[in-house]
Amino acid sequence: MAAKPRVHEIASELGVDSKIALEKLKQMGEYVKGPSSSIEPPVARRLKAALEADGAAAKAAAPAPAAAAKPASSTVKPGVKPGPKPAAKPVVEEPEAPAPAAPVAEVPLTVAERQAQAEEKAAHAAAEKAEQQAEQAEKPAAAAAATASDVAKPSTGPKPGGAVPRPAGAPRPGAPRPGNNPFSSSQGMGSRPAQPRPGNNPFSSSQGMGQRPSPGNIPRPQAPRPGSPRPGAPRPAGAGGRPGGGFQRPGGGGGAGARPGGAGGGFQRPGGAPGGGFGGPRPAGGGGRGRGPGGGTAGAFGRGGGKSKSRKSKRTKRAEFEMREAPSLGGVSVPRGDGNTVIRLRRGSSISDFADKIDANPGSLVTVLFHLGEMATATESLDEATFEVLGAELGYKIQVVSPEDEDRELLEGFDIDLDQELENETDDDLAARPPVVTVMGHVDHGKTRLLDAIRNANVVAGEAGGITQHIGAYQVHTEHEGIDRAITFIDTPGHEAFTAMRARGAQVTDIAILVVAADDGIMPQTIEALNHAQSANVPIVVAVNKIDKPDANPAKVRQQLTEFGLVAEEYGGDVLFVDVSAREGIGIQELLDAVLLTADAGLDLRANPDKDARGVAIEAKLDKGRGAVATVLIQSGTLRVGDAIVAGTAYGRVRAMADENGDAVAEATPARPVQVQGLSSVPRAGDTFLVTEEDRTARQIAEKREAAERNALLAKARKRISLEDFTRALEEGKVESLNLIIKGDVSGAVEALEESLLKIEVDESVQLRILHRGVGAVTESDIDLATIDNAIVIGFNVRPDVKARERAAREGVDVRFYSVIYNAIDDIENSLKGMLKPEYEEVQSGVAEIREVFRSSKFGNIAGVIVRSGTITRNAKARVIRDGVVVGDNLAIESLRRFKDDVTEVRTDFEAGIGLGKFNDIQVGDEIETIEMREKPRA
Ligand SMILES: Nc1nc2c(ncn2[C@@H]2O[C@H](COP(=O)(O)OP(=O)(O)OP(=O)(O)O)[C@@H](O)[C@H]2O)c(=O)[nH]1
Repeated sequence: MAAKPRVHEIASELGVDSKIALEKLKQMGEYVKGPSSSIEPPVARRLKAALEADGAAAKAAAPAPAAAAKPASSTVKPGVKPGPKPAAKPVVEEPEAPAPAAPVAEVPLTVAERQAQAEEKAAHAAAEKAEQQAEQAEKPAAAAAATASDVAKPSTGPKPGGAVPRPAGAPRPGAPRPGNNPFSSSQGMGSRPAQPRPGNNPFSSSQGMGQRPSPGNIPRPQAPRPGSPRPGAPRPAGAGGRPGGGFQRPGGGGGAGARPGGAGGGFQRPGGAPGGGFGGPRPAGGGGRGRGPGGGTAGAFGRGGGKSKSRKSKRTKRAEFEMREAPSLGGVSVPRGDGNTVIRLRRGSSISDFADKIDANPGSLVTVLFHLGEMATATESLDEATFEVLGAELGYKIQVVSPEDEDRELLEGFDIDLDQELENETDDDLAARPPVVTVMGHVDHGKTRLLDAIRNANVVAGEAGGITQHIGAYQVHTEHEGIDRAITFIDTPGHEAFTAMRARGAQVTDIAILVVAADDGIMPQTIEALNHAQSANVPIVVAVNKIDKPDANPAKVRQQLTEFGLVAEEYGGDVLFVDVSAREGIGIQELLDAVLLTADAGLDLRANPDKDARGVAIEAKLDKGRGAVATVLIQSGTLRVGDAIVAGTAYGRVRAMADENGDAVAEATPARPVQVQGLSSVPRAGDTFLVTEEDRTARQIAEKREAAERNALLAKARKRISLEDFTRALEEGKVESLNLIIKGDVSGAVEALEESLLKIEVDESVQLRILHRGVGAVTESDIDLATIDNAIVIGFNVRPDVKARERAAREGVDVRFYSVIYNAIDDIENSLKGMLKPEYEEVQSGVAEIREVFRSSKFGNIAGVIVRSGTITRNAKARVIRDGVVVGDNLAIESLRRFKDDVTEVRTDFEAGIGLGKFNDIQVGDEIETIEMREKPRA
């Protein structure tokens, strides 16, 4: 993040007024518009040097220890020896003056890096001094540590710093005020003695609480802190309290130290974080003005202490409150439950969601989780187990809302309460409806044949030709006890479909026909089917099939099933057994009678036909001509053409309905299966559907469901990436699987790619696993996953971010990029078949960051860039990446200039002006990546 500093930033960093800085720039011959103009780093450095020189002169009389200025000069350039004159030296060492085309010069190191290096150096310089004082410093620290928890009483700690009592001997006024130069190594602000509770203010940005936990974040209490001259001064005041964490944010300590002076606003900002010895070094040399209270600068330069102070006090209060509330874990405090506090979370919730519910800081929870051995970001979806661990630790009972509950709550949001609706129905509302039957049984016992036989039995005359269409369910009519009765059959035999539907919360079956071949007797799946039906509380009718066979033994079947609790009527039980031959069409009528008898005996098969339809999708497909068609089974209400419906995540208006004979149906009543056209997408079998008043409601419900599903999927994806999976895969041994991670620019593309890839047919020994898919740039965590599971990452129209790129290179992860789905499929297919030719591969040859865009009517937009890595060569193929997403591909670098000169290449850290021909969609912050084709060695 080596952003160009703005004038006012430099000014405030040095504690001078922006106007002065502007004036200085003018003197230096640099033209800038105003305080918020950004300037190139070399200029910034020159400006700093110049201001520092001024400042040093002015400061000479000030009480700030002279030593302060010394390390500061070194911060500019790590290579430069610290010297008393922080002047223009670094500028001389500039790699190159800025190119006119892009007046944006940059040095190789980022500001942060330079600062860090400088600070490290200064730390060394200060170390000696620190050592001398460390002893003294540690004493109060120890005392502080010992009392930390006790003193966290409201009375003791109105300020963050107050958490630790000031050691009695703290030097007070008179002495140079500690901390008025947060950058001075000699002042000791950076060297607060061991803080007992690093990060006890989770709201302080300087503490890095919101950061990912990393080893650097683990508090290392008692870390020697260089340069604490004043044992009395130290206040472990939270800020900068993370010895390790301080690395990224140099400085917090300065602010802390500033407090004694009263004006300090340094909390949020840099200033000598202890571990890294940031206490000393700062380019500011003359001593941390602006942030510290020093010499009245605080008010003068726009960063009044007052503002920061009030902010600080809020944070402080919060931190203290939390501290009182809870003991700390991993250096952070989080409000705790009493062990029974129930927290309800949706599937796929993230730490942030949890934090919201318990009013905690997500960053703190991340830290806690980290200490429990799990790494996760605040916004990442977590699985239930992870939440349970976290909840248990913090005294909460986590309830992850079940999909059904979730959907119920979702519908309630639209004022739809299906349960209530059913409850409110009276006998007057209810009308008899046909039973819905599923046929189950062991493989090859004749389920399909039986369904066919029933279908073709065409029991009631007038159904000329019988049922012709397979729509997933059909209804037959039969005369039972002199009355024409209908029975609905689910046309997908087997308990798997039955159970899959149940898993979605759809209980459509009223009666199960258990088919047992009389020649075979009960078999494993007979028992399974039986168990499934019984666990769903669905009564069973047994069809003893294949009685036409010579070796058929129907009595044996009856006897066998007795052992499983199915006792035939003739044996004194209540289960109807019917001998049938699906092939010969024997016993079909009797079977239907048995079904109706069973229904009438024990089931209340009634539904209210006079309301908006509710039901379940039984089967659905994408039809070339008709779009998404779904067979739905109406459970209550009446479905009519023109109704607005939502089925799972599909929504739309019923355009047309057809029955199993292919005939158009205008309205469908309970237990009637109809094929519906007009849905936006294909629902899944088992998805419930309902009619809504308005189209809009249907759409909104669908969208909400989709979001919920996505979240749930994310939670699962995280589970999938665990180490266990990898181990298991290893244990499986024989299976060679090709693991993939798919990232794309839009979800549609990702899904399409995933679907196509999974359809690739290869021999059974090779397995294709998609470990993770998602929308957005390829990230570090994708690479992590790929590393763990030996996966290949496929980027579809997306690129890796810088860190991911580096990590992929380091870990040797194969990241492939495609912009045409078929190419991706081809490659994967070929590699699965072991036929992937060693081909040319795309190699990234250079990356440049756009720092400025120059608009030219003649040449189009010219990108003022700094080359971040590699070399940008003229005539190379280029692509433009914005936030990790490719916005322009296959572009030519038509012009490449430095200093008005055309050049053929520009190397890392140099600037250039790049023209991409007609492609003008470039913005500051975009990356231009150049690509070379290189032959890929065969593995
Ligand atoms: N003799 C005789 N054969 C039958 C009868 N019913 C089915 N079969 C035969 O049994 C075999 C299996 O029948 P299916 O209807 O396919 O059995 P299934 O239970 O649906 O089988 P899966 O779909 O594989 O689970 C077929 O060859 C049928 O012709 C019957 O009543 N008598």
